[in-house]
Amino acid sequence: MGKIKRIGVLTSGGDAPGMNAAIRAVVRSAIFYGCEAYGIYGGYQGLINGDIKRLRSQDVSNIIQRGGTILKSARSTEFRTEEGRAKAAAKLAEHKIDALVVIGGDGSFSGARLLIQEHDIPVVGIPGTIDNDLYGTDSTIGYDTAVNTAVEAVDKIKDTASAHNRLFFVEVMGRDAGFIALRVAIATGAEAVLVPEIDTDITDLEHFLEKDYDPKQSSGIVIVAEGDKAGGAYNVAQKVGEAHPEYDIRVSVLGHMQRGGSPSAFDRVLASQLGVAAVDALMDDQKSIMVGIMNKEIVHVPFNKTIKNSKGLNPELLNLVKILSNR
Ligand SMILES: Nc1ncnc2c1ncn2[C@@H]1O[C@H](COP(=O)(O)OP(=O)(O)OP(=O)(O)O)[C@@H](O)[C@H]1O
Ligand SMILES: O=P(O)(O)OC[C@H]1O[C@](O)(CO)[C@@H](O)[C@@H]1O
Ligand SMILES: [Mg+2]
Repeated sequence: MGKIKRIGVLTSGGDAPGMNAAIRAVVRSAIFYGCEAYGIYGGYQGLINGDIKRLRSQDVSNIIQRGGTILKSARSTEFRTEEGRAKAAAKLAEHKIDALVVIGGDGSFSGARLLIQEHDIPVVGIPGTIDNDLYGTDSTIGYDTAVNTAVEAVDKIKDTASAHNRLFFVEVMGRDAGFIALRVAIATGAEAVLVPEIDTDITDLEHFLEKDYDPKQSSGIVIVAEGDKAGGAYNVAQKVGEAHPEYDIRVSVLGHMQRGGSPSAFDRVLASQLGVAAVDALMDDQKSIMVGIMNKEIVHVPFNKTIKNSKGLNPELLNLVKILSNR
């Protein structure tokens, strides 16, 4: 302990509500341990460009409740190259930053791992993505807020669906993962959920809807993850509509509203815990790990593990949608 004096922090990939709470926790715990904290603006691209500024305690005041990220986020093509990462390492050396906290998703951690391998810089990752698609943590920062945002929107859609006996296909985010879709489907009492992890059989879905949705006297909601193999809500709606012209179908794509907004209390607390845990881990000479939460306990997961493994959807929750939509 004591080797690390200057800690850099950046946010990378898609932003997620609660990232600001995590930045605050990293900065304040770094200062608590007698270190200096540096904000890197614009993810890995900002690091390559040297967009770096010292952050003091007051710089992270009044941000715990704000969505987005004060450090901005980016997807950097240059950082994917060895030359790009060498430039990034040189900037860290120039600012005498001896450790990094990366708040982001699986891609951001893949980049971090290469930076560690090639330049021997300690990096600890904090899982920040609304998709919740990271192995080794029960929840990622932003997931709970995104689910709550989508649930609020679907509740509103249900009011109008019910008024007109309509069948709605609501698309939620999740390019490769169905965690948001599944939780939203359960929380809104949807008739069905379509997720990228499971191949969608449209005929099966139609049979299910025939049983569940009577256009003369009921309404229905199908939650579709954007990455569903059947092609998203518009495509699924079109196929079902062709087979059932008597259905009154509408589509609603919730989109990026799910990434914004004030973080839920759950995400603020999680981000605060993980921010402190990340700095604790660096003080403890850890490098190349993600901090996560499993069964309410803080865990350290090697980047190797979280990158190579994928987190599966809970089959019991999938089954729940089927059992509970049964009329
Ligand atoms: N294999 C890789 N090698 C080097 N850098 C990478 C690699 N994968 C991703 N990165 C870097 O990390 C950045 C963020 O990755 P990505 O766009 O996959 O988002 P993410 O961190 O997975 O978050 P989310 O999926 O929530 O948007 C990329 O723009 C790139 O700079
Ligand atoms: O519009 P962008 O920034 O490319 O990100 C879209 C993607 O980001 C995610 O929300 C993850 O942050 C995915 O579910 C979605 O497909
Ligand atoms: Mg990702």
